[in-house]
Amino acid sequence: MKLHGLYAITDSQLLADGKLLPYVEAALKGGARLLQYRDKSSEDARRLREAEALRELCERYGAALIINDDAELAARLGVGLHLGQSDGSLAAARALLGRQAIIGGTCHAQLELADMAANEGANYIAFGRFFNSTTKPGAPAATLDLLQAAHDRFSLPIVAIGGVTLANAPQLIARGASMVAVIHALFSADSAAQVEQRARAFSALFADTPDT
Ligand SMILES: Cc1ncc(COP(=O)(O)OP(=O)(O)O)c(N)n1
Ligand SMILES: Cc1nc(C(=O)O)sc1CCOP(=O)(O)O
Ligand SMILES: [Mg+2]
Repeated sequence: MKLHGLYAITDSQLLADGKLLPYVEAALKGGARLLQYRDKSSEDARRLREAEALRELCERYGAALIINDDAELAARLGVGLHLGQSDGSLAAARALLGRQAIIGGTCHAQLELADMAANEGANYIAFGRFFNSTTKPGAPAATLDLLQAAHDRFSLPIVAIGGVTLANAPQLIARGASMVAVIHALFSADSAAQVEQRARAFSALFADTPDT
């Protein structure tokens, strides 16, 4: 799987009231290549049920499911994992999930964290936040120059996250982002049809960019 294009991330508030599956399906129809299940609750039974349903949707659309934070859930489902700096060892997650699993790591605005993630076997490195984020306003800020420096230094795919919109994503792609990870600008929509339209527009931004 090429790590290139739109990376959709779920949000428990925006996708409440029965929106999780229809809105995610719309994002996948619109071309999202990775889907991260990000649910910070400790309702394990619901999390398992939802993650299983998302895995089925991702399989249907040829996308990959990534679980946020929870290596055990990723292992149970046989899917990918995203780990932040306080979420446990990436190397241990690699040992648990195996060579085929897609594992990504948060690197904030620090190339040194990306060095470590790369050494521990990450498949992608994520930097952010690049713009004001409604979802996570307190995340440390990253700059476009940092993104360019990461692109010059690493051959791993780079994910840009934080306040990404259709208007600002082109700057990130021009500076080397292989994927843009989006919550609010994708899922804060009035309908599934609007999500699909937004996802198509994000995906189209990658149409003429190299997918290596
Ligand atoms: C693609 C991507 N990049 C960064 C993050 C942030 O991870 P983390 O710092 O662990 O914060 P939480 O998402 O767990 O609140 C991410 N989830 N996905
Ligand atoms: C989950 C997350 N992590 C970030 C980081 O910078 O590490 S920013 C962020 C939220 C992304 O949501 P939105 O697209 O709504 O800004
Ligand atoms: Mg985390």
